Amino acid sequence: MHTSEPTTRQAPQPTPQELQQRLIRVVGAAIMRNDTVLCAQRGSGKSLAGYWEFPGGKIEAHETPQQALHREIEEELQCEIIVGSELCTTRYPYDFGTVELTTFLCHLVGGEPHLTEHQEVRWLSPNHLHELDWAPADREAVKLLEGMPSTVCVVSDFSEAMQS
Ligand SMILES: Nc1nc2c([nH]c(=O)n2[C@H]2C[C@H](O)[C@@H](COP(=O)(O)OP(=O)(O)OP(=O)(O)O)O2)c(=O)[nH]1
Repeated sequence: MHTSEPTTRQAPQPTPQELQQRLIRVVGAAIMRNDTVLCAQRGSGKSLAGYWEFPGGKIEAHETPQQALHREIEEELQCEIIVGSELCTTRYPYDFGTVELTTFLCHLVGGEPHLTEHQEVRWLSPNHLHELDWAPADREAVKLLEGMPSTVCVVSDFSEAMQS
């Protein structure tokens, strides 16, 4: 008599190329205070550990980028921000997926940043940002901030926020 073994079927694993094509939508907050920008270093155990980034995270399906940013900053840094104008949107193909990062100019309006996930935070003036090792997806935003007088960041951010 022929008996057949039960077979377990596993979903095919994505190829490295398919993985890289997966689009991950992320928002980052360039939080300004007194002509300085908040820079955050990713903690160990996370993807891109040790790189510097603008705090934020993945946009969930029901959220606007601004809502995602408010939620992420409350969760990660336990403080409140005003989200101002968009600085830029860039795409970078990491091996785990392509991150589409939209960075917004923001202001701190409530509380002090508390470290919950990050290893370290620093407030740096825009002309010192290049001294840190930024995640590749952030380098365009860093370049734009460096080329922008900090007073311009503050003014454009606030005028947008007041209109919304
Ligand atoms: N939050 C943030 N993420 C960034 C920036 N630049 C950049 O490449 N990323 C990457 C890192 C992550 O792979 C992804 C953001 O996801 P996330 O911040 O929610 O990551 P996560 O805590 O869930 O950690 P993980 O699961 O990716 O390890 O985008 C940035 O400026 N801010």
